[in-house]
Amino acid sequence: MTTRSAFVPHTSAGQAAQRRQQQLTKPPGSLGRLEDLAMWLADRLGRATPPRLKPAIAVFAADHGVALEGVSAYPMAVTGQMVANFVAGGAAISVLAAEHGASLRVIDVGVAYPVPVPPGHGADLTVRPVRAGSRNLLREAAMSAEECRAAWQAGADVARQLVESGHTLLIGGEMGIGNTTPAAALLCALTGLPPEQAVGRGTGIDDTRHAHKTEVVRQALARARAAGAAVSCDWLAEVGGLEIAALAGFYETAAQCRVPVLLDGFISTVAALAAVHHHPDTAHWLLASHVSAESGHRHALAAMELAPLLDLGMRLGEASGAATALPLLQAALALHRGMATFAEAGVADKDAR
Ligand SMILES: O=C(O)c1ccc[n+]([C@@H]2O[C@H](COP(=O)([O-])O)[C@@H](O)[C@H]2O)c1
Ligand SMILES: Cc1cc2nc[nH]c2cc1C
Repeated sequence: MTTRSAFVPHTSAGQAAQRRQQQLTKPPGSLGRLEDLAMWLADRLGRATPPRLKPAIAVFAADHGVALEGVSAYPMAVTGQMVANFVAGGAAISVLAAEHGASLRVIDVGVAYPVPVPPGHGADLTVRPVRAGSRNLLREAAMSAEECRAAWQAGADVARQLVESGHTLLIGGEMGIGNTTPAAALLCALTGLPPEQAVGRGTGIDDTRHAHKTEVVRQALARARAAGAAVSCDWLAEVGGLEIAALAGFYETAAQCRVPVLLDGFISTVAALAAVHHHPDTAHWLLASHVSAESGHRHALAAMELAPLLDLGMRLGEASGAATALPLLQAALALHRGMATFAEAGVADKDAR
């Protein structure tokens, strides 16, 4: 099967990158999506042959009142415990960030049971809680409009700081027991998808819990609709979560700073969809790393016409899918930068006689 390029240049750097790809010593299209990736990155970075990416990962953590409805396989206390694990270096994202040369920052925007972290540990922890977990979205708005704005701003500030410190690719991740429930509800609200298609198994719930979770999402949507939710920001406050709002602000600001973003899994992608609803140009800066095993993820990606690079059955979150795909981006750029052209290598091009 041949891979047809879907790349459309928006800048002169993108056009130059497209010309260079045609001159490299390979049959056109033979590096498949790696070619499109290199051209896309060159276009967004404004450089015909961009240098190695300087990636930053920011993982936003918060708890969810709705976790008390029995929608997750794990207790709420795990959110704070995992934040400590991120910082101590023992989590999947700690390992992947170190392995692939990405900086790692963890931001507590609303962990209900924080675990003290001894100073001098690995990853950088910022404690900026808006409140100790969102409210139970089944019964009331998860956040007030003011709390939602504060969480959004926390994410926006982190993105700006990471851009100002010279990072050229931003990756957002999340940690929050119960957060596939608000993500599913928000996806339904923003796309009209029925709850049965948006609700998945999260951390690994059984059939009974899955049916209950679907009903929780259905009732939460009805409650928020009756409360007058209309535009995307209303829905985010009604059925979203603190780390989801922070991620939306993070993505919107990355785009405003003209820095590309590599998306992670289901919850992160729904947060990106909220950012796109708020500011449609954000979509122009997003790349999809993988499609998660969480069933709603492919619908969230489709809503933004994003095609994932990987399909590995991952469903961990915490930016792990994006960190796994990161070497593909570095490989695409290394090939684009380092390969010889037909003229340089003295190799006969197609149709040369
Ligand atoms: O990224 C994903 O696609 C993904 C899919 C399922 C679960 N998760 C992670 O698992 C937690 C949410 O799952 P749950 O069952 O507690 O709603 C949260 O910490 C997420 O990072 C993440
Ligand atoms: C252990 C654990 C690690 C996680 N990382 C992201 N979400 C998670 C959920 C659980 C339960």
